[in-house]
Amino acid sequence: MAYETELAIAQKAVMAAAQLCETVRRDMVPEAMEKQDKSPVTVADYGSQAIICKALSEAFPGDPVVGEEDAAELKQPEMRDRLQQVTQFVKGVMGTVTPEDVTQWIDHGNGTPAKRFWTLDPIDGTKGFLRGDQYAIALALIEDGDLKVGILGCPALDLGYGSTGLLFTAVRGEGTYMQPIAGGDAKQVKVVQPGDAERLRFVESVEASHGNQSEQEAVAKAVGITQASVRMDSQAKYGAVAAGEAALYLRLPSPKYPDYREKIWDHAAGAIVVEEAGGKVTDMYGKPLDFYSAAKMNDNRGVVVSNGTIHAEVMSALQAS
Ligand SMILES: Nc1ncnc2c1ncn2[C@@H]1O[C@H](COP(=O)(O)OS(=O)(=O)O)[C@@H](OP(=O)(O)O)[C@H]1O
Ligand SMILES: [Mg+2]
Ligand SMILES: [Mg+2]
Ligand SMILES: [Mg+2]
Repeated sequence: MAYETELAIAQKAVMAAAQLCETVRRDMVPEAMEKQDKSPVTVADYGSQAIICKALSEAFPGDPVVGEEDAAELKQPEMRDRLQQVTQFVKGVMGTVTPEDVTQWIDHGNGTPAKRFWTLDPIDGTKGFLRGDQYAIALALIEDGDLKVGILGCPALDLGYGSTGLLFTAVRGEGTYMQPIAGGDAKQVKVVQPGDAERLRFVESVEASHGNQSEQEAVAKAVGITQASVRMDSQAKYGAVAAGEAALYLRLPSPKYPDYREKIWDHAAGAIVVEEAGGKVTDMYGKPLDFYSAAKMNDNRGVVVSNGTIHAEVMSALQAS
């Protein structure tokens, strides 16, 4: 098996981060702090990034990590109490740590793309996390311009498998596996097979401003999907497609933010999880997503994730609209 060590270390780190996130949701009503771009961040986003970056920096000191968060704001004197809070939660999972350790680990995620690097979203779907809905912890390894390993932890996802909290893992060429996030047997998953009318569903974001819901509905209809969309926060949507619970995930550019560019950490782990389950991931023009040039996918617009068999049809519907 390829990337055995990478997968083992990354999976353990994501599981530990998931434990921290669920502890935060259980022990307090997480408050949103506002970042400079006005988007929310919580103590759990910071704690999750600290735990995962620590593990990666120790196991693979030469690998940069391109993470969503950095500790600049947390290091401000007026944020002392917040930093103390983050440190307490990290301690709860890992034992003795100092606030300086925590900010240093978080800032390990300030790397830039290289020949080999990781990309991390410590909490994807922070708004979902705050609402008590879906969120994901998303980590992927990119090497020589391609996704090689993806770990997608979805602590609140169920999909009717009997245990809440699912972990998806994928290694290039070796399939996608799903297991309870608390630990347990992994089983291989596959995307929706042609003819499975019941699972011919589509998923999209909860936040209307992260996509174009009316256009997404029109495209889904055009390819024969008659059921209403299932709205779900975070890359848990990729998990739903990989596990064959939905055939399509549409994320078309929001008319409100025409200049928005998708970030690699919002899609990398999900993309390899879906591809290795037999699905296809491109932008709205059918171009492969560029996970290796920069943190922002400057040359891609929108994201289309499918079971593969309906992808060409979706592209035609998009062209026509
Ligand atoms: N305008 C716009 N268009 C597209 N995407 C955007 C936009 N603004 C923000 N974001 C990113 O959306 C990430 C969350 O996406 P979701 O699919 O989980 O959305 S939702 O939570 O269901 O609403 C969210 O990731 P997190 O910050 O990790 O939560 C953002 O990176
Ligand atoms: Mg965010
Ligand atoms: Mg995100
Ligand atoms: Mg995030």
